[in-house]
Amino acid sequence: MPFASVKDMRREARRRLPRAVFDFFAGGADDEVTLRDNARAFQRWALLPRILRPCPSRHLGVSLWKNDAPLAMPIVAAPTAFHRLAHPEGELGTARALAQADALFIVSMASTVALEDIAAAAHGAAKSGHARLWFQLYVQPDRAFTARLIRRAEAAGFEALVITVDSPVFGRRDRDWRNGFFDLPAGLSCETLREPQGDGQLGPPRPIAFSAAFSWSIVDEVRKMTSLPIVLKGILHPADALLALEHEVSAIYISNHGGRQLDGAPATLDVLPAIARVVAGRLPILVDGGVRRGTDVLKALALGANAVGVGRSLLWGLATEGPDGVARVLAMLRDELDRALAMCGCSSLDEVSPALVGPRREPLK
Ligand SMILES: Cc1cc2nc3c(=O)[nH]c(=O)nc-3n(C[C@H](O)[C@H](O)[C@H](O)COP(=O)(O)O)c2cc1C
Ligand SMILES: O=C(O)C(=O)c1ccccc1
Repeated sequence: MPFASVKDMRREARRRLPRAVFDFFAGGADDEVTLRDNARAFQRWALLPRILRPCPSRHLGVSLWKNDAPLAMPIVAAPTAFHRLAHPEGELGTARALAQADALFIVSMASTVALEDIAAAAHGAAKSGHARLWFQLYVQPDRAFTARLIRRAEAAGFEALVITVDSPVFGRRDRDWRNGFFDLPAGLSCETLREPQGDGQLGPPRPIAFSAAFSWSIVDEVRKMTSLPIVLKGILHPADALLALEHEVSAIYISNHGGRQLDGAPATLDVLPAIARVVAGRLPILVDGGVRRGTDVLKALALGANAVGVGRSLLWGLATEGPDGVARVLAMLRDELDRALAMCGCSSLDEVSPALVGPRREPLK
């Protein structure tokens, strides 16, 4: 069956995956209002194309930081846990597909393959021999453990740390409760969280602790542990974007965790304009949540994002066709973005501005 869109891939993933696994990937917190709102928010904006502007080829590259090698496209893999639930190759398959497309992979701390093995697969698959990798971290109350994880990520060639700050407690997902899905099945584990013991053998994975005791001081603490750029993931309030600036992070990552944490939190696209206004170009802005089409990416860029994260859409590709499916979803989104740029008369992302979007009126019923 040919796949025309991410929606088609999702349908196929649903058919293939065990119910509890599909629900774990697809689901959100509580009533899933935020989950649905993320995707719907894109439909409340219209694209306002400009005509007769020559753009025979479109350049999708984007530079987040001065002196940093540009990303090949503004579409990046948001960190998601447990890829081996989707496909036996797990994060190794994801890493290869993303590296071949020269796309950034933000690797979740809750990966089912160890970060060193993911990095080796990614660097091996990258045409340049150097894949683009960031490491997502839940800061752990055990700071020595946190520091060891950061050391390992640095040693493996990860280029930034993404600290997820929207999870002082873990969200409650009704689907997982109904399905009794609270942990990985036997045979799978969070491989990055295993450490060598006295006998040199790897110990069991350490459980991830979520802490509601953290304050902004964890950002300063982590900065003392590493010279890697720090990205704060899970910002929704403009006041927090300003605090992030004060704490000298390197980028702001707007996210409501794909609607999996606080149900009732706003759609990320809806908070993007206000955050872009206060940040005023001083920091790059990433945003994720509900991206299913290249036109969604274009709308987010027009409203002030520098890059857009994609979580579930890539998981549907992985579940359906393994690494080829990840490559397929990425190519779909990239082609859709390219086509939308052409139809809007933009030859590069520099030409994308708020003038390209306006509110869409709902049809009269
Ligand atoms: C199955 C799943 C697992 C996730 N695991 C993590 C994680 O380990 N760390 C993290 O910061 N965010 C995690 N997220 C949130 C994503 O990074 C991202 O914010 C969200 O998926 C974006 O929404 P989208 O799926 O609609 O693209 C997870 C999301 C999903 C769907
Ligand atoms: O499910 C999630 O959203 C998530 O962030 C997570 C984190 C750690 C382990 C499993 C899932």
